[in-house]
Amino acid sequence: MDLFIMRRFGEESEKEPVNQEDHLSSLLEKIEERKKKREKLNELQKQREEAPSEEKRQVIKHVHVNEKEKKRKDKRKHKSENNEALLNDTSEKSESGIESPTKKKKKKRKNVELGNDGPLDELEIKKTEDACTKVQSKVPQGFTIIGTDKFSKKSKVKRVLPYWLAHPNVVSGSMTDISKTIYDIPSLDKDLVKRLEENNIKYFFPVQSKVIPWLLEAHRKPLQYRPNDVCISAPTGSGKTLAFVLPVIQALKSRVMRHVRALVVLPVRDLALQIFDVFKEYCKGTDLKVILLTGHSSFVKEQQELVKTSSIIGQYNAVDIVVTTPGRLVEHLIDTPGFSLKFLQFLIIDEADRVVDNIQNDWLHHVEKHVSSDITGKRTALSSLSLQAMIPSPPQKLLFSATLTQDPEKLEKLGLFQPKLFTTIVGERDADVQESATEVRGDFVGKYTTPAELTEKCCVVDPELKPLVLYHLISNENWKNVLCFTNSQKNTHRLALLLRYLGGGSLNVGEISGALRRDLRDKTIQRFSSGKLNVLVSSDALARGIDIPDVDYVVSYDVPKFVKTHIHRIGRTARAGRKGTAVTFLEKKEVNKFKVMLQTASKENGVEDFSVTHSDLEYLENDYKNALTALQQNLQKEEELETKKLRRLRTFRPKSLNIQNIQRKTKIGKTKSLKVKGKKEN
Ligand SMILES: Nc1ncnc2c1ncn2[C@@H]1O[C@H](COP(=O)(O)OP(=O)(O)OP(=O)(O)O)[C@@H](O)[C@H]1O
Repeated sequence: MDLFIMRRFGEESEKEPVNQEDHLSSLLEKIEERKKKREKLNELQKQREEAPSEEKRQVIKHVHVNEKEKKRKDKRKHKSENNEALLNDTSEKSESGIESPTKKKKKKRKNVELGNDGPLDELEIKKTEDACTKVQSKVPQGFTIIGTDKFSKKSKVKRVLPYWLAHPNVVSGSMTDISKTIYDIPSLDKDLVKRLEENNIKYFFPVQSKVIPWLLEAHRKPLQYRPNDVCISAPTGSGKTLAFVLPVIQALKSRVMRHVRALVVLPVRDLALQIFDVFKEYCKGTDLKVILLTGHSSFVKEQQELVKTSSIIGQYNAVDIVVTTPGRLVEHLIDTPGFSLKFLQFLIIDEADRVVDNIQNDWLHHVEKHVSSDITGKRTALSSLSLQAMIPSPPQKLLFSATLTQDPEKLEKLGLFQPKLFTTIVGERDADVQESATEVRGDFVGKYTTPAELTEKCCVVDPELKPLVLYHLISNENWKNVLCFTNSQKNTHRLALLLRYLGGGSLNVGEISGALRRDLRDKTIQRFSSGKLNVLVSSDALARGIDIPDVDYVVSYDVPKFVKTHIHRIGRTARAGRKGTAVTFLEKKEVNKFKVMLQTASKENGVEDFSVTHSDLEYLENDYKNALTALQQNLQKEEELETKKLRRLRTFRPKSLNIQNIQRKTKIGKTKSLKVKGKKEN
């Protein structure tokens, strides 16, 4: 603005005319001066940048604070000056030489024109320099100043696992990866190969071709040599049963005296029966004896079969292999005289995670007490004495499951001896397995593998439409061999009835749950296996281990509560290399929870979504209404019958406690010899 001459009224007479050239040169001088100032400022900034990062930030912060503070002070000062100027003088310049606000504004505008947006005088620069050096001297060297760090995402802390858990023997999980025929394990007994041929088995599944030779080798050594305990985690239907049945039979075949040498523990009776059948099948042609202790026959009968008495040697064990459940095992260990586990060579725990999770009746403790030496191996040391005495080493523990716990604390309870872990990775071919093993060390923990042949789907359904969707899929989409899981006995019964009414008798629906008698359950499973039932509705009683061939579809009608339950449910299909589909019905509110559940097991990938629209189900509207009324009537009838039964039970009195009977007997003076003949309650 200085380029223009401002002429105000009354000013001309006081001011001398301005020389244009002088004015221009003074302006150039000013520009030069400012240039120098700017250079100095740049130098200062350079110094700041060279300072260590924390210090630098502190310095910059302080400089900024100083600048802000200074601006604020200036502002305040100007304000007061302005007020003063306004009060004292109305002219452009006050007596004290303070510039008026108008003049200041003019100057500022001039600066902008010259390219200076904020002049810094010498004093100011010096002050900033001083502030920098002050802050720098205050920052302690060698310490991290908290709060000045940039926040970066912390990497996840990995569990530190015991060596054997972190370094497993990896087995291929792909059932198409069958390279070993039954003749390719040279150490396998010829009679067992024959049995395999008879059962139409030509190839070994990956888990079998890894575990069988390993176990055979471990038991070729003398009895005093203690083999490593083994944990095997392989998908459902991958043939884990034969992986232990064959080596056990081969190891015991050549025994001289009969003793209980193998103990197989399973969580439930139905599973024990299944394993018992496999042992019986492969023991054909040997003189090995297998017994099932689960309560299928009476306790006394089991005792008689288990322990025999001879006039020469007294009591002796008449079986080689015991298949049992934890509860029944403890009963026999306590109440069957002569039942001995002193010669036990194998302790097999199938569905190990379930058995370990609820160690019923502390069965392992009872087993330990009955085994010759401490099962944990703490007491038996290998010495010349123990070798001479021919004391057999403690039994080898073999743990099998599709969802084996890899929680070191839980496994610790079992007192495993130098354990080895065999685990699977889905989709890996055997050749690649050892290479990938180096990459996955420890990373498989908590992840569950499912059969590669399994297709997983989920369907979002309104709860009231679930039965209709299921019926529609079975009847219209022609689904066959459907195994449907619910979360309770009540739901199982209701759904089975509803499906029957919906189909008007066209669908053959079976139901199975803990509420039904054992013989009825066995019959129903048989009918389903032989294809006489279209659908089998089940509670989680069948979810684990049960091997029903040719299940095409598994439907989780109610969402499973735990990921392990889900893995075992869906594992009832796609067994032994066959294809299968698993469908989970989800209500909208359950979708997220279900996905989180799958994520915890690293299983969220590969679950397809599909839906059935309302219009697809319209044709079922009337049938559904009728089915619901029929269901209600049926349930009401059942309830009435149940209450009648209960009433009858409550009013029931044993004959001998009948008052009239007692009175009659007292009259003839037989009170003392009165015998109580109570009727046995069912
Ligand atoms: N080598 C094989 N060739 C063909 N079929 C086999 C072979 N091994 C086992 N099977 C069959 O595969 C089915 C599943 O085997 P098994 O019950 O042992 O599986 P699993 O791994 O124990 O499953 P789960 O974890 O569900 O108990 C059985 O019907 C069995 O007869």
